Amino acid sequence: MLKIYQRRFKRISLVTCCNDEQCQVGVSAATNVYKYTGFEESYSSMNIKGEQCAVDIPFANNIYACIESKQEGVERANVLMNIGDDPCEAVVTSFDDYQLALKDEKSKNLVSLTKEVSSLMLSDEQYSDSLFGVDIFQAAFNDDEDYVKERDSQAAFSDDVVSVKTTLAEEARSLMVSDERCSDSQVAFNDDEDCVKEHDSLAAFSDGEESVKTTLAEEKNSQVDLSNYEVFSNNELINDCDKVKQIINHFRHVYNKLLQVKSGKLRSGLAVEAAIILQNQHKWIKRNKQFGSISGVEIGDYFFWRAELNIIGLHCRNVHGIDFMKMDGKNLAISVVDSGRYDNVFESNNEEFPDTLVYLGEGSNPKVQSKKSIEDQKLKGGNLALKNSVEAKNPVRVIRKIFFKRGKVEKRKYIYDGLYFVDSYRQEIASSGKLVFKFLLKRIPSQPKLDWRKLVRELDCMSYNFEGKERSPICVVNALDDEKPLITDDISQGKERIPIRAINALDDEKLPIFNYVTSVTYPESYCPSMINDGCDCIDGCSDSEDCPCIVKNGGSTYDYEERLFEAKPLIVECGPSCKCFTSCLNRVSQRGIRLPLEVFKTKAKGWGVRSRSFIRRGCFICENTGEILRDNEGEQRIGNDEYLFDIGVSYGDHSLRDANSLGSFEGNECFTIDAARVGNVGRFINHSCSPNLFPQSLLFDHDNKRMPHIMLFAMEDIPPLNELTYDYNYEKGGVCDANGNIKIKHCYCDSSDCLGRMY
Ligand SMILES: C[S@@+](CC[C@H](N)C(=O)[O-])C[C@H]1O[C@@H](n2cnc3c(N)ncnc32)[C@H](O)[C@@H]1O
Repeated sequence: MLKIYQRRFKRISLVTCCNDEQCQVGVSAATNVYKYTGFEESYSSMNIKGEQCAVDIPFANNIYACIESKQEGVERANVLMNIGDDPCEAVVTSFDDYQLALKDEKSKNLVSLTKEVSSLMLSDEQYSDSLFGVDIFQAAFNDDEDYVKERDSQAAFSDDVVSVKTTLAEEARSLMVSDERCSDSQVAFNDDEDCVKEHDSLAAFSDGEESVKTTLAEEKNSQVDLSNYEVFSNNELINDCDKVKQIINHFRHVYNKLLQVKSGKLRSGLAVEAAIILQNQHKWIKRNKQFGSISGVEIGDYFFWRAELNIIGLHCRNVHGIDFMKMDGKNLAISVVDSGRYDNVFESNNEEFPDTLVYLGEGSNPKVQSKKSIEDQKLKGGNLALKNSVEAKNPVRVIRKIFFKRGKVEKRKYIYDGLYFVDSYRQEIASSGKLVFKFLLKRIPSQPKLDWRKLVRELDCMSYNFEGKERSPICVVNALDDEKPLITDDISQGKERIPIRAINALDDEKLPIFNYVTSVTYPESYCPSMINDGCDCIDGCSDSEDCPCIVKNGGSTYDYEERLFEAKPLIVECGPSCKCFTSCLNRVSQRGIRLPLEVFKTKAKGWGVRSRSFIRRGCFICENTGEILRDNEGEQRIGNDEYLFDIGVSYGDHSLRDANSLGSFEGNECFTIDAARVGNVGRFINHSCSPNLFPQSLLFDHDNKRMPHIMLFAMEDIPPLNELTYDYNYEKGGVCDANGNIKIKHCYCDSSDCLGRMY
């Protein structure tokens, strides 16, 4: 396997002390590398050819390494290290190749080194780890008979399935190499028992949202047999970022399905149920508890549910705010969730970049409803782990939950804030009169800064409704990328609620000139008549039996996250003549664009569109605006037909013509939208034979079915920066030029289903 992954090449070097000499060492000679993390200096001890050596690596943040001998004479090394700010990963099979890889500083696009090098993955975007995890994991798993016995007995394992049960794999990742595997597991088991007892009172939990069901999930989790776990070991390395996104997509898909069938149930309960389903499908990311950042998760990434943190191994405890693991006989904190349930305080000299967190210990929280009387917090469990981390100075992941309101509904997100270390702790008497622990966590410098102000600003500006009150759940992944060659920061020039920027990283071409409009324009001669009757609802049109508009659709069209349940031949939204508020759930598409869309130059298709945030299946993207033309007028625009959209053509598997009971057919003409002269961001959305959007015909202000609004919705979950496309649905051989000759247009959508022709 000769694949070499590289995002941005950075110099890596492993400087060690061998026989008192400072030298560069090929780690292929080592059989074990134990990790010790410091902030300015890291000391690793490794066995080199059977001898225990101290390795002194100044300025390294983290060194993870594990070596396994495959066969005599051939050594194999897997190294993950952070030297300075550069997280690197390498898997090599010989010292020479390793050296070669390290020296190849000039290479900007490594493809392969030698046949012996299985892979080198270097990334400062932390897109690494899959190969690292897999190779070592498998080897460790197979190697250790004790572990298999322990696993069979099941008795020893009761913590989160991806943590204690994978103790051995943890070792393999060199986060912990210990002969105390069994006792570690046992300790975790005991801890969890405590948790279950405490759970009843809820007092012990720093984040009790998923409460009882969560405990059930934990219990179920503990019964999952690790041997069935999916191993991502194909040669086509999926980078960890994609792996995380895939799993989260899958989780949300399952969650949405549950939401559809169990609408009365608490949504947090559904999230836990979805997580259990994924677990039973062995879809959780096979990840061990570990210190430091989690590959595939970047600072600023956000999650909707606590269960999502568990699934990807960012924070492995479902309820507790403090997660920890054993290291050299002591539990050390590995991640904390600031859930807003405790009086945690983020402080900073610079409010834009909070860099300290005063985190309250767990237990006895008067803010959480408790049947138990409030007691002094105890120095055990997570509290003890945080205290131990003061000395160890190990990195602790911090995940912050932010709250915002949408209408009357409080929404929340978990945002990964990066690595902190625990600086100190103190005990204080809280307002309850009881002793609490306060831990001071400081953000490790040199990490990308999370611009909270910008984040909140973006949240705000994207989430106002027409009245400036309502907010919607939206958040930008990796919001901080100011280096892109910006053409304009808002192609709509303020006409959309959220700016739509345009970038061109390929050449000097500027955007074509057109008149930006947020709604379709009708020529006076055939302007459709407005609807003059509507619903009288005052409850947000959520009751599908009472709202005549919802009844027309055969039931609710959107879920409470404002996502379309499914495509329909025609959807009727509440409109200007309805008495409901503009925030009503049946007006989603009229609220305009709320995703941070970006027009960008593609390699072969001219301009295209993508989103900087994750898009969930069923989300509204934008309307396809432009001039409404009669079909024959559209035909006369041959030669300038790049932006024509024929209304009423069957796009995807639903046809407007099926929507017999809705709206009226005024006249017998067909219409086309032409976005050449006037249009919106939708005019830049390209065709694909495997699209991720679909056009939905929709009425709200008039009821002429011949010219419904064409609204684009997400067909699937779409990761940030993936191009947005829909199927133009051209008939091959069905497009002619002015002389009646069949025109052929090549398709460059690159999908495996592509026939090579758009028409
Ligand atoms: C509605 S425009 C889309 C935006 C366009 N790319 C631009 O630069 O303005 C449609 C035109 O984009 C190009 N296009 C869209 N999808 C394409 C594809 N899959 N392959 C090749 N060209 C495509 C074709 O020139 C098509 O006529």
